[in-house]
Amino acid sequence: MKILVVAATEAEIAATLAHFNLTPNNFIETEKFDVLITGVGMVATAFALGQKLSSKYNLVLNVGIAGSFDSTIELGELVNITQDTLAELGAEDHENFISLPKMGFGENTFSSFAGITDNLGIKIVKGITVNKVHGNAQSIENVTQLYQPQTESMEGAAVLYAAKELNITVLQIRAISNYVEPRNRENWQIGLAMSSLNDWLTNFLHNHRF
Ligand SMILES: O=C(O)c1cccc(C(=O)CC[C@H]2O[C@@H](n3cnc4c(=O)[nH]cnc43)[C@H](O)[C@@H]2O)c1
Repeated sequence: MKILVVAATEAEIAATLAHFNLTPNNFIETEKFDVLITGVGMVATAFALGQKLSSKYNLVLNVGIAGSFDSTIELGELVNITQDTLAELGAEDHENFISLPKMGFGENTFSSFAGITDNLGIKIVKGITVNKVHGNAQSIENVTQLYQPQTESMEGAAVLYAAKELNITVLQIRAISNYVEPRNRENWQIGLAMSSLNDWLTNFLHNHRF
């Protein structure tokens, strides 16, 4: 089997690349796994996956950092995002929001395959994927009312969607770098999150078997 590891930025998995003596590049091939650095956001992610994702992979592993709406999740903690929603896709209706399904244009929520998510020992959460990182009290309140999300990233649902389209098993493992709150960049713990993510990822790539 072969894994495609998908990350938005090289920085998020730099420690794993160094651990395996891999020279950073946007696409790295090894015997057991390949690595795709997509760039930040859904558009860059969809384009990169459109070029590189194929049925030669048995598992797509989306990794990165993420924001948390859930104060019971600690900074640096790993989460397994098994349900992820394209939160902004839809239409404004004056003060209200009409989601894509309500408009009649199909699904906005995608899942990872439950069969392999149960035994990882990582908290299972539901997330949203956004173009614009939340940093305003009113918009955080609005999106919380709409979806009750626990996490937020800028790529997750795009990866789950691409994997579903090709019927490839997918996992999304992220480490929490910040709480979703009125913007205060000084509270972010990006180093802590990257360190916990890369500890898990190197171990997983050494020991995975399915
Ligand atoms: O400086 C900023 O405002 C900023 C906002 C989001 C991410 C970054 C990064 O440096 C990392 C890029 C990566 O991080 C994911 N991420 C992390 N926290 C959040 C969040 O609260 N909301 C959405 N995305 C988040 C995201 O997937 C990016 O790819 C800097």
